[in-house]
Amino acid sequence: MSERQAGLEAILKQAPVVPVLVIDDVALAVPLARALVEGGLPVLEITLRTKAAPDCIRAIRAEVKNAIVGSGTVLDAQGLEISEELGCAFAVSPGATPALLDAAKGSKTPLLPASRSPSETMFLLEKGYALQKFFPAEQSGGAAYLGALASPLPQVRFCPTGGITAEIAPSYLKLANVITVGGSWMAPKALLAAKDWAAITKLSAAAASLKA
Ligand SMILES: O=C(O)C(=O)C[C@H](O)[C@H](O)COP(=O)(O)O
Repeated sequence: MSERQAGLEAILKQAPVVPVLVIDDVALAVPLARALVEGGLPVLEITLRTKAAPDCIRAIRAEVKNAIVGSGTVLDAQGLEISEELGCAFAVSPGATPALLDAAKGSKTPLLPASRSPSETMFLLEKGYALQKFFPAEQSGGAAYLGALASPLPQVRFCPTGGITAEIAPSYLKLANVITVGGSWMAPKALLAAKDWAAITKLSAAAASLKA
C-alpha cells in the first residue's frame, strides 16, 4: 500500500461513519461541522456539488479544530486539483475514469474511487486501490451484495455510501470488508434549515457509537 493510501486508511479508521455533506450556504458550514465533530464524527466529506463548497471547506479547515475535511463528488482532474489547493485530506469520487486515476497519480490528495461490481473492484485493485467506495450502496444490492465480494476479494475494503440510514448502517459495519460507512442522515435538510445543531450532534453521537 502506498503512503498516500496508508494515510487514507488511517483517516477512514477514525470513525464508523463519514458524513457526506451538500452545503449551499457557507454560513452553515462551520456550525454544522462543529455539531458533527462534537458528536464524535471528525471525518467530513464536503461534496463539490455546490458553488459554496470551496468556501465551506476553507472555513471548516480554518475554524473547526479536529475536523478532517475531504472533498466529495470529485469527477475529474480539475476536481482533484481544487481538492489539493484547498488542502483536503482526501477526495472521494462516485466512480472512476482513466483520466481521474491518471490525475490521482500526480496528486498529493489521496483518492477514494468507487466501484459497484467485481470487475470494477478488480480494475481499481490493479491500479493500486485497496480502499474503495461502494456506490450507490443500497441501490446496488446493499450489505448482502457487498459482503459477497469479501470471499473472492478480501484484500479490498470499502466505504459503502448511497441510501444508507442509521438503521441500515450496522448491517454494513459488521462486514469484514467495510472500513467505514458514508451517509447524510446525521445532517438532514430540515435540521440544517432550522439550524438545530443540538439535534445534529445527537444524530452524530448515535452514528459515532456504531461499531466498525
Ligand atoms: O457525491 C458523491 O461523490 C457521491 O458519490 C454521492 C454521495 O455518496 C451520496 O450523495 C450520499 O448520499 P446519501 O444517499 O444521502 O447517503
